[in-house]
Amino acid sequence: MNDEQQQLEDIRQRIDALDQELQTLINERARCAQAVAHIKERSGTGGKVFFYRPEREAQVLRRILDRNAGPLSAEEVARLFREIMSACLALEQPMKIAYLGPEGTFTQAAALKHFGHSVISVPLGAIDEVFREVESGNAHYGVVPVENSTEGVVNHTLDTFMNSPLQICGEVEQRIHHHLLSREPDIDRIRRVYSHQQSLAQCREWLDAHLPRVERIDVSSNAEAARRAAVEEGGVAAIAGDLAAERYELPALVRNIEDEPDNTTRFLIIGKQSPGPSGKDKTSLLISAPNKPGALYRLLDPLFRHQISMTRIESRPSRRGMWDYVFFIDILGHAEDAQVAKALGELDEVSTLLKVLGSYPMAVM
Ligand SMILES: C=C(O[C@@H]1C=C(C(=O)O)C=C[C@H]1O)C(=O)O
Repeated sequence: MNDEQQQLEDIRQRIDALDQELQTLINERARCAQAVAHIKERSGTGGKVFFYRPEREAQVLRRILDRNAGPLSAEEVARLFREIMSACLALEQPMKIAYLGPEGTFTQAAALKHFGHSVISVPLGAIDEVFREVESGNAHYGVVPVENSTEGVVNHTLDTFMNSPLQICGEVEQRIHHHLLSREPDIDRIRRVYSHQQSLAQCREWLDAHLPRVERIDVSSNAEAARRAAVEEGGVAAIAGDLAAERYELPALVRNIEDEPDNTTRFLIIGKQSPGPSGKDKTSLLISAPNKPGALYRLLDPLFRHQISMTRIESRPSRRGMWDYVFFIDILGHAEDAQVAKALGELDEVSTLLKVLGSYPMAVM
């Protein structure tokens, strides 16, 4: 054995020893999670036991990101720990997560990013079906899209909250990279492009520049677009992401064709749980005001006076009469934080309806 071979041999022995140590430590961690589960079971007398604790998981991940010294990137290390936590939680309770399907959608990617891979993920055909599946208790949590940085709000998700008892217990931000997927290797022979209308909109400029005369057909999801591009004959392409490309074994002709390089979609985790404060939280509100001058001003005033930052405001028709609106407002902070609690108390007085849709940890990764 020469010097180099000897060195290689030594390093590999070191790696083997470290792997053994890691394995022991990970199992020790899993035993701790099991012990936590037993305590949760014992203390959850009669009421519902929540094994999944979003605020605790967010704190664990934030600490990992903060203390990471490399050479692995903080995101990469957090992703690995995400999976370790997912496996530990599965020992406590196997979780069923409903998401807006079919398989291969960005919502599925968001669900896996948030909960890790040790969950049973159930694709459903529509946003309100995801809500119903969680309401009925068939799934523990649901994942639905709520807004995209290029194309704006997903109205259907907001509207469904108006009549749902579910709470928002988390958010996930997912960078959305779209690819032109096709079995046809020659881009000049593409005649038809399938995608979801949101994705077609997010790639409009690219399509105008590179495939101006190609028919654009909007379908129910980009996973469905990929499925069609996989089975149909003759110059068919889809715009979809990596998960759909993998699921339907479609090669990417051109990668990352989204017009905005930061194209990001925000998804919500819905459930029956109200997480405690994690230290970095958001609160989502549904508010309506009397239809008279200065109504919106009065709603915003308590936020201003208690120095609460608003990160988003959307208005939607209330469906209770013409030109009657409700507002969806996101603020920074948790409903249990003193300042937020004061502002919410005052908001309650000036609004005709105030529903706290949830306080939850801000997206970590
Ligand atoms: C172990 C716990 O239960 C779950 C598993 C966690 C983990 O693996 O770190 C964290 C929070 C919970 O979702 C806990 O509540 O501390």
